[in-house]
Amino acid sequence: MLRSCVSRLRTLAVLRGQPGVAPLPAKDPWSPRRSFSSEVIHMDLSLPNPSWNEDMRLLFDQFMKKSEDGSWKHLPSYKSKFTQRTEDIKIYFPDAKLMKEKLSQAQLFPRSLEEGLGFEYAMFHNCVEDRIVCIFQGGPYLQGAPGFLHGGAIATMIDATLGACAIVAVGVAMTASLNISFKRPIPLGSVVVINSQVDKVEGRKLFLSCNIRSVDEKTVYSEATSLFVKLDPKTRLT
Ligand SMILES: CCCCCCCCCCCCCC(=O)SCCNC(=O)CCNC(=O)[C@H](O)C(C)(C)COP(=O)(O)OP(=O)(O)OC[C@H]1O[C@@H](n2cnc3c(N)ncnc32)[C@H](O)[C@@H]1OP(=O)(O)O
Repeated sequence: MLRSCVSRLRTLAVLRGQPGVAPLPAKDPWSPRRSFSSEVIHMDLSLPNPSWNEDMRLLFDQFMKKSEDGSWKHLPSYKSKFTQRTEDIKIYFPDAKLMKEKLSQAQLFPRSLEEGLGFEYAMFHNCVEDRIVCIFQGGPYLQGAPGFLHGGAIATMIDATLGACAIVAVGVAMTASLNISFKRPIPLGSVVVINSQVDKVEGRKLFLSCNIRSVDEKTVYSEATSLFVKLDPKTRLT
């Protein structure tokens, strides 16, 4: 509780530009330098960076430790590079040339904000139980109600985590439906844990669920259920 309050105060101090607190970087959001440097595009952004608070680092270290025996696996995450091979995705587009052009300019939405300002997260896959845990620290640009995360930002992280869970399980799949119950507001700057799992597979349909809890697991912030559909290789995305 104390830690989350300190973290919230720090966030608010950054926003108000208080002395001793580093101001937010004033960069032109459309500057090509920030978006298309190949160094950034191919850098794994789910590794610790200076914006991560103590909870985030501790959890990351714990999961990395659990990954040593192979039961958990850290999933890398890039600004625009897909974990799927381009060949696996290409078949779903009617025009391969157009798809290549589009992808060369595209960025994964949760990775589109500067370090520390938006979505800071790392995902771990439990290879034995077939579930994914995402540790998530929502930055000051994700505000909804004052001091708390925007519901759309929460939905984004839920979708991304469930999506990763679906893709790891069956390959390329898309969200068909997503139902979220927001139970408690999530303080800006705090760290939460998203636990996702595949509940049932029926043909191309995957039913998944997840919950978002505090680090001490005492608070349930949100719960969600979803349907993902594995894409049919015969159908094109139009
Ligand atoms: C190219 C992708 C890249 C992937 C890499 C991403 C990495 C990043 C990860 C980020 C992750 C972020 C992820 C994102 O943000 S994904 C972005 C948000 N999602 C979309 O834009 C998806 C839009 N929808 C579609 O494209 C199609 O409708 C899909 C592909 C979903 C299904 O169209 P398709 O033609 O393939 O299937 P079908 O119509 O034959 O239906 C098949 C079965 O499914 C049942 N059904 C369908 N819809 C619904 C529904 N709404 N409720 C209940 N049931 C539904 C249907 O009744 C049938 O059941 P049955 O009759 O057989 O029993």
